[in-house]
Amino acid sequence: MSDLLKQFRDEIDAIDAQVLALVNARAKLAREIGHLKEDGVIYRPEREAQVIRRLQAENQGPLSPEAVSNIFRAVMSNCRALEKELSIAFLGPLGTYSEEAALKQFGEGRQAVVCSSIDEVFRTVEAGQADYGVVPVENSTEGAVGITLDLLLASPLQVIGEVTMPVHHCLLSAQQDLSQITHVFSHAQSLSQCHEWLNRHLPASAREAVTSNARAAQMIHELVASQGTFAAAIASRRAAELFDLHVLAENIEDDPKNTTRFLVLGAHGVAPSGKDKTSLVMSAPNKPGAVLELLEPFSRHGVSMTKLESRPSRQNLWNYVFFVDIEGHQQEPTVQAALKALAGRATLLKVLGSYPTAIL
Ligand SMILES: O=C(O)C(=O)C[C@]1(C(=O)O)C=C[C@@H](O)C=C1
Repeated sequence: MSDLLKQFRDEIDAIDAQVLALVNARAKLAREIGHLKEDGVIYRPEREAQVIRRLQAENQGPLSPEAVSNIFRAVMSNCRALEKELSIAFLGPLGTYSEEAALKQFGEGRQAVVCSSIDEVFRTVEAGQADYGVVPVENSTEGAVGITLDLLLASPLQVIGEVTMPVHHCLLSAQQDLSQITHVFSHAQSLSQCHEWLNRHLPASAREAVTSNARAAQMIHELVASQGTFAAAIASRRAAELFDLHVLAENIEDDPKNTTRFLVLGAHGVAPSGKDKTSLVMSAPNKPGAVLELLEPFSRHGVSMTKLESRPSRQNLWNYVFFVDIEGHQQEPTVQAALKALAGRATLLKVLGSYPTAIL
């Protein structure tokens, strides 16, 4: 070993000892804070967002803002676990993008509650069998996840966070050669997100939708064990590792910027973090110009809308509800004023929750 390399490694060892002592000092403080929380709500997404934003702003490099976020999310996740280990429900099996989104938001210091449908994620959190839930709500290629919007309308849960995740699909199989593949299994959304690639590379293979892409990978794994198979799954690289499959092709999504947005659901509201969003659902009276009138209070009070999505109301034919995301927290005066004006005009107005805007 060169003298210089040994010297640098000795310096790293000395720094690691300091980092360890400091992280433990931080963990002790977090544990004390846990005892001070009289309402018993341990997870404070607004505080975690503030900590990461401040450190990203102070960061001098060479670590990237994303690396700073990854490191401090892991630190806070482990500090938080000393206060209480949270249980998080998501669409399973292990290896789904929902699990990755849950990991991004909560880190490893959590207990996974694996659900077999988005419906079950809602019911599990509503019944108090998990502290929080993570559900997909929209994809940049495929648009809204209708079932999530429909369940949000009826659920007493609040939206307490959002996670955006670049989604890069892989084709997974026990086979080594693309030409052998006869069937492709995945979630319907993932099949759509890759349909041009499938048309080009596997035009003759049958496509079949299943409950999640990790479930597709799990099915291939089970088929391999029982009878062998020429089928493949579209799923994540993590699913390939979990279910012991080869990655036959990667980044097969038609749009390389393919991104999914997830919502975090919980039973308690979140305080303002300084850079927040509010999600609402509303409906307009059935008369000309009503939708325009409904949106007018946002522009009057200078509140920016980041999303507008319509869904059939499921009550009267051709009646719609509108899912709207706005910038700002419902405790901010401009948002409060806009919501007050809206309440006088809408036939339905439900605030789904205010939460910190997603961090890289
Ligand atoms: O500040 C708090 O409320 C804490 O409990 C500490 C801490 C942290 O590690 O910084 C941990 C958990 C909370 O979600 C927010 C922050």
